[in-house]
Amino acid sequence: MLKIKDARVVVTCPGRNFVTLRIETADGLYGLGDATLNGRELAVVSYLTDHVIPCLIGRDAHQIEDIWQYLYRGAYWRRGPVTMSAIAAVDMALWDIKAKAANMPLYQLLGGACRTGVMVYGHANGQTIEETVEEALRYQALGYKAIRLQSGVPGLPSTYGVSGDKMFYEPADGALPTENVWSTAKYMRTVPKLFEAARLALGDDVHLLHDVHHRLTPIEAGHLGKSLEPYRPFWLEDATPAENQEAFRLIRQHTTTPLAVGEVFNTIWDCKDLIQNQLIDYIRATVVHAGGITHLRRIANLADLYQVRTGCHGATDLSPVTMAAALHFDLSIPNFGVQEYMRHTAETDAVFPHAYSFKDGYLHPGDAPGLGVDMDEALAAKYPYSRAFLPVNRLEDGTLYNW
Ligand SMILES: O=C(O)[C@@H](O)[C@@H](O)[C@H](O)[C@H](O)CO
Ligand SMILES: [Mg+2]
Repeated sequence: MLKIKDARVVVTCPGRNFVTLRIETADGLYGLGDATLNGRELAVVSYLTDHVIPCLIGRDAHQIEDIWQYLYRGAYWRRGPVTMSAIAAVDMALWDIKAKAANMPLYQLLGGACRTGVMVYGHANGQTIEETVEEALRYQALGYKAIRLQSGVPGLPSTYGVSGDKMFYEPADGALPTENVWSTAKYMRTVPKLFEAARLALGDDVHLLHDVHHRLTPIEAGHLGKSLEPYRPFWLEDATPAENQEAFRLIRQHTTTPLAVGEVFNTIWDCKDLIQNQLIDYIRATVVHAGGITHLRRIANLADLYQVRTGCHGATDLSPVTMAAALHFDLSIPNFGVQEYMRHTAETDAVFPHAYSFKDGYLHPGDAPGLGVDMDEALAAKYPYSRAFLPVNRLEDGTLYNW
């Protein structure tokens, strides 16, 4: 028995907010779990501190599955991003502890490596198509095999995925939500031109991705997917909001562009119908928002039956703790597709020193015992929480729209 002696939550803001759970065992081992829910961080802090931690003390840290079920079924109020991020943090921390106790990198406990590295995609973005292509070339020169393209849209003052900071794009940018303006017509005219220019400049070997960020109707998404087909996109992400999953049937009827969905999903129940009806090609559920490694493995196993591959969310609001957990997971499952990789800033990396590293377009979790990520608490304490929201989006006539 590895008795849980203590657990606490650390909130830090080295450029952006992160919520981290630290679980300690009676014999001095500790594990880390990420519980960051962008723009709603403190709700998860309270969920963990007020409702989860008291139930953990005294339990056997080795009983990961039992503790998962205890927190999921035991709450009675199942699912939802706050609950599942909290459960995910516990799950990650317990896997970290178990792998440290075994003195192995976590991927060994998950069945061992299925590949030599984890192919990642980086974010190329720019105000114009030319600028975005230039950025994409920079990523290609760094060795990236897969690149996401997001460009400013002529006539719109700001666009999702386009930042001044290039590599360190951070969407949660205001103490109150920023308001963006959206025009589907203007956007739809730009994206095919972007892909045409990028394919021409980057050649055939690199994978090109695009995130629609839930902004199209199903028929508009079908049209966009079809118009991108000549440029062979790796995927079109979140083409339409996924609450109505039937929408994907309509998109499928019009395009063979592969579809990716699921960064906002939090359980297998959100993924099940899309997977079983083969309406998507990549599932984007992630360790932190979908109940941890224990639950994500279940989702990946189901997806594997239907030749759906994984493409875990990996924006900067997913802390290095999640990134490490994702990499162990990615390395160990048969149906891995791609891993999103937005680089954290040097400040964030200093708070969370980690064993994972990037080489030639691939990340590897490293071979340190556990997740291979730590937290410098003294440094973390120097960056107090600072409220930040994701933007909202309005149509040109002021109607509130999807962000
Ligand atoms: O695909 C992605 O990375 C995005 O959709 C994210 O940047 C997303 O907007 C943020 O993670 C929200 O917190
Ligand atoms: Mg996305």
